[in-house]
Amino acid sequence: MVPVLRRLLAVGEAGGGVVAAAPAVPPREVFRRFWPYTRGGRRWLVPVLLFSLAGPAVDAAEIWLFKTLVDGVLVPRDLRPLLWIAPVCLGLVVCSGVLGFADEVTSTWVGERFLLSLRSAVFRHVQGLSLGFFERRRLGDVLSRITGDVDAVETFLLSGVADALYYVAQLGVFLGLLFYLRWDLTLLALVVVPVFWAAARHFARLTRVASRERRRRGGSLSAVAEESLGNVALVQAYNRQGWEAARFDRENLGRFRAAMASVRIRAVYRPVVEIIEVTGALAVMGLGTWKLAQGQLTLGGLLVFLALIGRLYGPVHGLSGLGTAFYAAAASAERIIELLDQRPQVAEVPGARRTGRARGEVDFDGVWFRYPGASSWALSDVSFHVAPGETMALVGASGAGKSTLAKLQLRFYDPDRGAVRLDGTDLRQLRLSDVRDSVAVVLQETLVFHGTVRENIAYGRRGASEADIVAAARAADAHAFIERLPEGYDTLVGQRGRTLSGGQCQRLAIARAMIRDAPVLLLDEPTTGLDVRSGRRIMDPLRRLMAGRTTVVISHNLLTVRDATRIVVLDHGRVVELGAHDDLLRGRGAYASLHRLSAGTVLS
Ligand SMILES: Nc1ncnc2c1ncn2[C@@H]1O[C@H](COP(=O)(O)OP(=O)(O)OP(=O)(O)O)[C@@H](O)[C@H]1O
Repeated sequence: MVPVLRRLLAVGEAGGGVVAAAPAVPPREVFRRFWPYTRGGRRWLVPVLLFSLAGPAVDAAEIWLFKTLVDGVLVPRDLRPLLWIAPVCLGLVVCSGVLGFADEVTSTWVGERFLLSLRSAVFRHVQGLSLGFFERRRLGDVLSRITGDVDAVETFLLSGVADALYYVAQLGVFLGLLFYLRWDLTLLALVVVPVFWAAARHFARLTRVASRERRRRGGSLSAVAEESLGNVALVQAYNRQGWEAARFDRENLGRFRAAMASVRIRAVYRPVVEIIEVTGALAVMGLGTWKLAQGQLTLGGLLVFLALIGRLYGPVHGLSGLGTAFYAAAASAERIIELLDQRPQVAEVPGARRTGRARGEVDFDGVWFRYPGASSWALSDVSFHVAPGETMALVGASGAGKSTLAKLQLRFYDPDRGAVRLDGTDLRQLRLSDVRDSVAVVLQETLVFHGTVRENIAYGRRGASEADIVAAARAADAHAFIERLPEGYDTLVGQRGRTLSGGQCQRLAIARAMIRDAPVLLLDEPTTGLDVRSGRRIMDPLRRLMAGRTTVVISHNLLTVRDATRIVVLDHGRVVELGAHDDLLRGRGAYASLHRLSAGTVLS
């Protein structure tokens, strides 16, 4: 028997799964952390409690009326008292209906308000985290925390507490009545309570472990789904559907096992509770019947007593069930707290300076940088200066650190040593939004959102007018192709620009950077993925975009590099050469050999 029970209550191994479990948090800490989010609905908490408390009082009155009915109408076979009992009974039913309605609507409102503010706060917090967080975490798991886990916290904080109070109120009212009716029978009924309590505690602990595992598996499942579906083209092109499906099945099975473990625990718990309940009720019934036979109790009294005992076990049952629900919700709360505890690695200093419109002078001054957790430096002692309006090209082999430089320029990361400066001020002294406002980017991987062409261009600047949008599109050489789209500027482009060609996406990105009109321009491989013709085609719009702005252009394509005022050649994170195109060619160093290599392909 014991080994069977042990098997039934086993939660399964906590290993496996692509997402780690969040650290455990004590319940008091969970309350402390989430209580502030109830602010919007707090004034309704008192009415919610009052409605909860009034419910059991009406219930008790109904039961009392039943006793009067048995002892005053049924036993003496006298119909007269029914004249007042019937309307009072109806009145109580109406009263209970109104209270039930008010209770449900207000408590749901309070709970949903709480969810509204918590979910938005979690989303805002996650959005404010540094790029480093997103490069390390699995997006699907983060999404499952924002959408799924947040709901469970509500149970922990509000509906769970409201239910607990409701049950306590019921217990108080029914126990009071029971003691008033027969204290000796009531004491007998209460003998089983400590057994109840011990069982509830034990099962709550098991539930907590099982729920943690279930939430963690849920996160893993979302992470795998997001990764597979997000890269569907790659998956299908390499015929990896079977492998991805197997990966999904593994997580799905893990979640299934965790869900079954929770259900088994609950399913064992329920009969255990019922056995305890029935034992108590039978003892009371035995003693009660004996007392009836002795004439110490009326029939109505005994029936009401048994009805009340039935009602008494309801809230005890509910309270002990809440324990397990609480612990299940706590597992989700831990996952949210872990997310909220993440601090942006890049934070604004108090009293950070405003820049106004920057002139666009960019300095890298002895910059050393290592990615969190990496063993080697991505950038070692990198220094260069770009004067306002100048174009600086960054070239170097793949992995040399070019994109890392761009990330530091946008202050996605801070250097470990040295400084990145804008107009002579360390970026760390400036307001983060000003740093980002001063830079427009056209990235290697073109970022096009699911939305209309117009929205995609206007994303570059809040409040851009229609004329601004069209002017930017013209300057980016995009107007003509946009006009030819089925609905022009209102055409929907799929997520990541799936419905546009690479060159068209890139021209949209140029239009977006154009409309931003920032003093510093970051071009990270703007011609990547384009054939020679398309590459040449975007050169003119790019030149228009670069005119009058400080430009840092990262490129393997030396065509985009030749016009640069100066060129920085990076190798393994170090600056190995710095100078103008002609000088570097004459120097016969790293740039000259890169140029020789690419001359046969790109420049042909
Ligand atoms: N998020 C990251 N975490 C850890 N290491 C990283 C991260 N991003 C880049 N690296 C490492 O930093 C080094 C520089 O990478 P970076 O992306 O800056 O190179 P790159 O010159 O832009 O290369 P490419 O031309 O291929 O885009 C590489 O060794 C790379 O493996």
